[in-house]
Amino acid sequence: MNDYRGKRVLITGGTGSFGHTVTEKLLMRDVAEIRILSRDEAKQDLMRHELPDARLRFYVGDIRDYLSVERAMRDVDYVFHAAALKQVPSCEFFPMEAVRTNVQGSENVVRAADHAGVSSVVCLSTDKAVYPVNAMGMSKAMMEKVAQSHGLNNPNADTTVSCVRYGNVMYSRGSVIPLFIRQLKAGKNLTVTNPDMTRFMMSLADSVDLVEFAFQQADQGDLFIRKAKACSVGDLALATISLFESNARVEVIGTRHAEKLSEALATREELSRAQDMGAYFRIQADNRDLNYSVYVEEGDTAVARYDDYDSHTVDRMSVREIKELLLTLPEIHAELALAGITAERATA
Ligand SMILES: O=c1ccn([C@@H]2O[C@H](COP(=O)(O)OP(=O)(O)O[C@H]3O[C@H](CO)[C@@H](O)[C@H](O)[C@H]3O)[C@@H](O)[C@H]2O)c(=O)[nH]1
Repeated sequence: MNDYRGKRVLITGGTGSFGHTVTEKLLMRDVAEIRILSRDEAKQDLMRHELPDARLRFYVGDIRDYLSVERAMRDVDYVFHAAALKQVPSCEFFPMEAVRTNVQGSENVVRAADHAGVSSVVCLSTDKAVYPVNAMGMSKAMMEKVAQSHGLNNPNADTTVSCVRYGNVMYSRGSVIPLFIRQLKAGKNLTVTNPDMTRFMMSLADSVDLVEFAFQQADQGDLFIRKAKACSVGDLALATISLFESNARVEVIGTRHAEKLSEALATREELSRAQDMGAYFRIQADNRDLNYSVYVEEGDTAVARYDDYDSHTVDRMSVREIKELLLTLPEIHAELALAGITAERATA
């Protein structure tokens, strides 16, 4: 079992919301040092003031630049690799930028970790990497392949590299829930792309738990997902309207650039070789070798018995359940308090 006591942890892209939450959590334990590697010195300065602790150190650098990764990696024990280009539209317009950061940058992280003798690297991916339709998802799918190829090519490597896939992180920056709340506060109607579109919803706390679970359980090349419930965007809008006691209506605006009607956290092929671990699935890397006659002659009959783990087919939350889930978020409580609504009234 891994432990943080006396260990050095590097978080790439560590000034984001994941980095913040995981840093706060680790500082409460006996970690020796947390390094944040990121590009934006202003965000680093903000974080330095928010979390004044001598164990927190900041490295300005870009994962695209191998030397800056190598410098931050020296004597590190564990890596959480969160640095990425994550916005769907910007990756559509600049796909090679997504390749440089999400694919080549991830290769730099894995290579530098291997070079530095890091014991475990967890790479953060997304459901948009499954059957990807946009450049962001495609580049994340390639990141997963880069992560898994480390073990395929180095079966005896000391550095364990694993991945986790997120669904939508509720209330994350630029996402739909804070947008809906802003619209409600401004007295506007809610802009819904397609009421029947579905998404897996997870809290930031769930996503940090998923990374920690992966970190504790990972064998070489594993990919972990957290079981999650899904909801339709129409119901999410209704739940938000009801929580904030608003008279706003839903205005259907149509599907945006490069988005899917539903997302899958895992394919049926992956599920056919997955281990059910209660709240999580472990999906082992496909470790078959590069022997193409076997590839052509042997198949896997188990695959036919599985369905994709898709937001259209898993348990769908009712409006009431979505409200309950929203009320587990501290940010929603803060927003309700600002709107003069008590949590008791919102739960009634
Ligand atoms: O005005 C809006 C904006 C969005 N949506 C819908 O709300 C859902 C969620 O949208 P959003 O919060 O923008 O998330 P996604 O586009 O699904 O992508 C988010 O979730 C991914 C994980 O799956 C991350 O990787 C991305 O960075 C992040 O933007 C989608 O069905 C949208 O169509 C609306 O109905 N109205």
